[in-house]
Amino acid sequence: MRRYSFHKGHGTENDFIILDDSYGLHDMQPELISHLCDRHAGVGADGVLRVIRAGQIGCWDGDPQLWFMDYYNADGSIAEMCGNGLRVFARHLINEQLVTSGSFDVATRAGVKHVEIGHQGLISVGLGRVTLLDDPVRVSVDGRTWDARKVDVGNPHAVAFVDDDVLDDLPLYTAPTWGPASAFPDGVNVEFVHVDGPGRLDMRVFERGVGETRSCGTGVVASAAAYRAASGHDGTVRVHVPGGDLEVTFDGDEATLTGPAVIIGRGELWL
Ligand SMILES: N[C@@H](CCC[C@H](N)C(=O)O)C(=O)O
Repeated sequence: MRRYSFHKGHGTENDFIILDDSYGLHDMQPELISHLCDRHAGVGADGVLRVIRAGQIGCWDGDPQLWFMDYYNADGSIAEMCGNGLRVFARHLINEQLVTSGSFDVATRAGVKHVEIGHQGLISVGLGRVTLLDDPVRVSVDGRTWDARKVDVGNPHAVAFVDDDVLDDLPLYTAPTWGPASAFPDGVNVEFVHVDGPGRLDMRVFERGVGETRSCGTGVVASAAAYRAASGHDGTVRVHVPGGDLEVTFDGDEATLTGPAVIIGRGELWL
């Protein structure tokens, strides 16, 4: 029998299992990840964050001493970036005294990201450049179709603006489809957004590799960027999601995401 020590945390209720593995001893097979994330037979989570030194990651050619956020979706697939996961990862590094200040860099598959610990338990993460693409994309749920904006936040997003009553009623227990299929050959995270007022959005999301989640940090950033481009709004964008509230600020095309990150406990899993 193998024992896995883990911590569990969440950022606006987007929840993660955290595995400490400085020396890269865990074999991160999709079966292990999906078992850990199973809400009935495992611990349950939207994803797994492995804490490993960047130097242990084969393709990493930057500073080997940085902590690397090795992120996996609940189905075992790998994603380039996770905005809520990065804040939870940062909170874990602080709690476990794996960093010595409240301002530090984390290595990710989408490059090095900067973290700043703020007031009242909030954490800001610089997610870098957000790219809005012009290719026409449509997303469909339950026989209804909307135009969507294609956005790259390191990982792929399609953002559709919908009416208030539509947002509440969308049956996101079924996966949205998109067209053309070639727009997202590796799958996509789909955000449905209602504009509540200037700089205020309400969002639901269906995440690639997971399903509907209560929040998605990169999805919030993608939605804020699409809203900014469509409206000309120039200032902080506040986004309400089922799991809480997040803020996005921009410096040119570079986005910073700010929100809470909580570690709820730790445990041991036997396999
Ligand atoms: N929940 C995350 C996004 C996680 C990755 C995503 N499901 C993908 O496959 O790209 C976030 O907070 O950004």
